[in-house]
Amino acid sequence: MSSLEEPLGVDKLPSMSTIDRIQRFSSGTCRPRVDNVCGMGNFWLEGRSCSTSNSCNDDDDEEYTAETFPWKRQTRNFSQDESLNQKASTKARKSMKFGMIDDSFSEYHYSPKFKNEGIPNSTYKFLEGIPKFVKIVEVGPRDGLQNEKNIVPTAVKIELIHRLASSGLSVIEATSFVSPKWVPQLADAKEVMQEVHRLRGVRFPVLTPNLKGFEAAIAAGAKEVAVFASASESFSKSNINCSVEESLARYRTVTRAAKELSVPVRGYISCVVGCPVDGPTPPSKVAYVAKELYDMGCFEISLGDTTGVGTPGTVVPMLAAVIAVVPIDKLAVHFHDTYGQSLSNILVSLQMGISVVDSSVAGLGGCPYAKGATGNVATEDVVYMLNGIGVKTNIDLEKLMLAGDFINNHLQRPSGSKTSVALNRSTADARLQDL
Ligand SMILES: CC(C)(COP(=O)([O-])OP(=O)([O-])OC[C@H]1O[C@@H](n2cnc3c(N)ncnc32)[C@H](O)[C@@H]1OP(=O)([O-])[O-])[C@@H](O)C(=O)NCCC(=O)NCCSC(=O)C[C@@](C)(O)CC(=O)[O-]
Repeated sequence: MSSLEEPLGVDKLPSMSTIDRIQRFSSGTCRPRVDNVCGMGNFWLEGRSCSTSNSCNDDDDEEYTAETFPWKRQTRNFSQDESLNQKASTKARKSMKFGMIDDSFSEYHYSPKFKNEGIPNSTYKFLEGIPKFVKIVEVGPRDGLQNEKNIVPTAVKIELIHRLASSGLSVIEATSFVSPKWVPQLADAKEVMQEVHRLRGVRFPVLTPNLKGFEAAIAAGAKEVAVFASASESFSKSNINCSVEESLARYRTVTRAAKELSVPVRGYISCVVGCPVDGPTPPSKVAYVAKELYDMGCFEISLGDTTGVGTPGTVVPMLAAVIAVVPIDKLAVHFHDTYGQSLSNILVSLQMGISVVDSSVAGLGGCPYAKGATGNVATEDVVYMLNGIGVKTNIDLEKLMLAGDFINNHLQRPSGSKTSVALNRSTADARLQDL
């Protein structure tokens, strides 16, 4: 078993004030109520009264009985005014269903939009630094599919991209212009790009590992590209067959060519907290590569936990090191969910000020050159969480789930999104009740 098959330990971390902040938030003394009053994962703020010392006062639970929650009352008390209550109930249930906050939630639910007078001030510190809008970069058609053994027909890829676009996603990574010998699944990059690049209102970046890939991408209609470096020497070698320095030299050629055509270039860094071969990645190495990519002209640097080994304990110091050299609004996070840590890693990233998150519909994905790495965090789960904390994404979760169902049906496998599984189940249950 390689060292990276275990999550990296907090004991290996430098001490930083940001880490102290996160540790205070996550010390574990605040447990959710056992009775999930809201029923849709929203109970964690409503049910607790946490003091600044981060201890939870169980006596305060009485303040928040089921009757305190207006949407719960509405669903039960049909005798008062049946049609009014039914309408309110439907609205609240729909909001709950998608994790969203509406007026009926405002009293007891954190939102940057509301005054939240019902919530003790101390509660704000958990969420107040979080951006009001998060841009989601959907990587399903590229990162999600690149590792699929059976070749997905080009028409299915194109249909998936159309469905994702119709859910409101504004950036969809469409494919890669890499060697078909290395990634056979994406050998149809040209055909995919030629079909989708004309869709309005959506950006379709594509991966380009060298000038050859860049030229092919532009010829196929790409208007935005991404280069992908690594913070680990071994991963660089196995993924793109060159050292980190050689890759940076290649990418300077690509960014120069892109600049001449005014084509924006995104930069990826893989293995930002650990590598299957090299072990834990020093944050200073990630910061170095990030600065190089930024200095050569990348407009955004996406920090990839390729094997999903990161926890907030390793993600925070890595981000702290990168933020010291690249402006925070130029950074994105890219988590794989191998250890189920993605949402907590995203949350701490948002708390640190990151406002761009990569994710993959239905949690598709895995890197062909990172053995054991599973899919990206599911876009549905990210949107559900962001809805729940009042962060805008402009994404319609219902349509997004339909796009996920579409590709899962094709791949003949259940969704990797917990949100999608839960909501599909609750919809099926509701249909049964209506019969
Ligand atoms: C970089 C190379 C090309 C080097 O591959 P190489 O074998 O060292 O390249 P080469 O220059 O020696 O060329 C070998 C052959 O590939 C061809 N070739 C050369 N370049 C291209 C190109 N652009 N498009 C199409 N063909 C190309 C070239 O023409 C030649 O063809 P031949 O003469 O043998 O017929 C190869 O290693 C490669 O394609 N690697 C891509 C690997 C990949 O896509 N990995 C997954 C993406 S990274 C990732 O998933 C991580 C990320 C971004 O998601 C973040 C995270 O999750 O952490």
